Amino acid sequence: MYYFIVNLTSRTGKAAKTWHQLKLELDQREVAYKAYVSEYPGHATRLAKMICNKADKDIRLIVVGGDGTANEVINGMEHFEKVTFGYIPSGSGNDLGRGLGISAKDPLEALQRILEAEQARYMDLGRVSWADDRGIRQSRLYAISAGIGFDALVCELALHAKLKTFLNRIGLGKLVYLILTVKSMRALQVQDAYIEFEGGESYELKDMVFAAAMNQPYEGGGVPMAPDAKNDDGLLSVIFVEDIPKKKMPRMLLRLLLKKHKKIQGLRLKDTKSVRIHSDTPLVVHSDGEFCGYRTDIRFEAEKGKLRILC
Ligand SMILES: Nc1ncnc2c1ncn2[C@@H]1O[C@H](COP(=O)(O)OP(=O)(O)OP(=O)(O)O)[C@@H](O)[C@H]1O
Repeated sequence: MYYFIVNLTSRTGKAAKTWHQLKLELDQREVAYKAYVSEYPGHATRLAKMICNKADKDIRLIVVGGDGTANEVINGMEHFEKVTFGYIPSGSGNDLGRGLGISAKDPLEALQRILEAEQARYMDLGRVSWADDRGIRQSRLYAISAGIGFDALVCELALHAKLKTFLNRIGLGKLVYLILTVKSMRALQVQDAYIEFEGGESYELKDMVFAAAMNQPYEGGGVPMAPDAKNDDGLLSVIFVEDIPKKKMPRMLLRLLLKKHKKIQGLRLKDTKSVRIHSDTPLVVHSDGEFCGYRTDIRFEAEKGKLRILC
């Protein structure tokens, strides 16, 4: 049975039109399915949990929404061995679709690929974890990326930005992250930090701008942060940037966009199974663009082949 979790508010409500198209196609093909609509932030997590706990032995859980909705669903999933995940991108940034090679422009094609897939493949997920105020370990899974510092700050701003509504209306929603990045550069706060990779390799970072542990090449609406990242190698591609004067930030962004990472002084990329980051003052953390609070100590790790996916 196919179970759909739909966020009609994604891409400032444009996902409603996408879902209407998909429903017509599902009915025309006489596909047996049930659909659940996310009614508030966090609801998709509860829906996913409820669906995964059904007695059904072959659950096909399909998300119609943006990266944030996919993240909510993945974090509600249980019994991963009997659930196969599918994704129809209809959000603003669509970095998960980009990483999986699924175009947001043609939801019917994405649906066809899901319905006609001969077999599922296994995709890695990342996990970001931290200790809460009571010292209890908390974590969130992610499909695309998680990060600390400047990239997380931009995600936090995007969650509440009126600009996103406007850009989505004119079909340019993915630019919201880029525009907010440029707008926030002047207010950039850097922080000394310590980063330690599995195996013991470590660096003292002076004025860290951000660090992100990528499971897919793109975040922020198509910025190729880790162009060589693979989502099935059991590794995260960690990008970390330190000691860049504010006036050189626009050039850094341009070089990132052009995939000229080696020309950015202060940028390093390293593949790893896990990495730990410490900063003396709390910095904002995100998981697939969703806010995870302000933290001083976080850990990112790859969970190899955790998600069975149709695409
Ligand atoms: N019924 C709802 N009303 C308002 N917000 C909702 C509802 N259901 C889910 N949400 C929230 O909507 C947020 C954004 O959704 P989503 O990620 O699907 O779209 P997007 O922001 O347009 O795309 P992207 O994340 O790719 O930039 C999620 O953080 C989720 O918590």
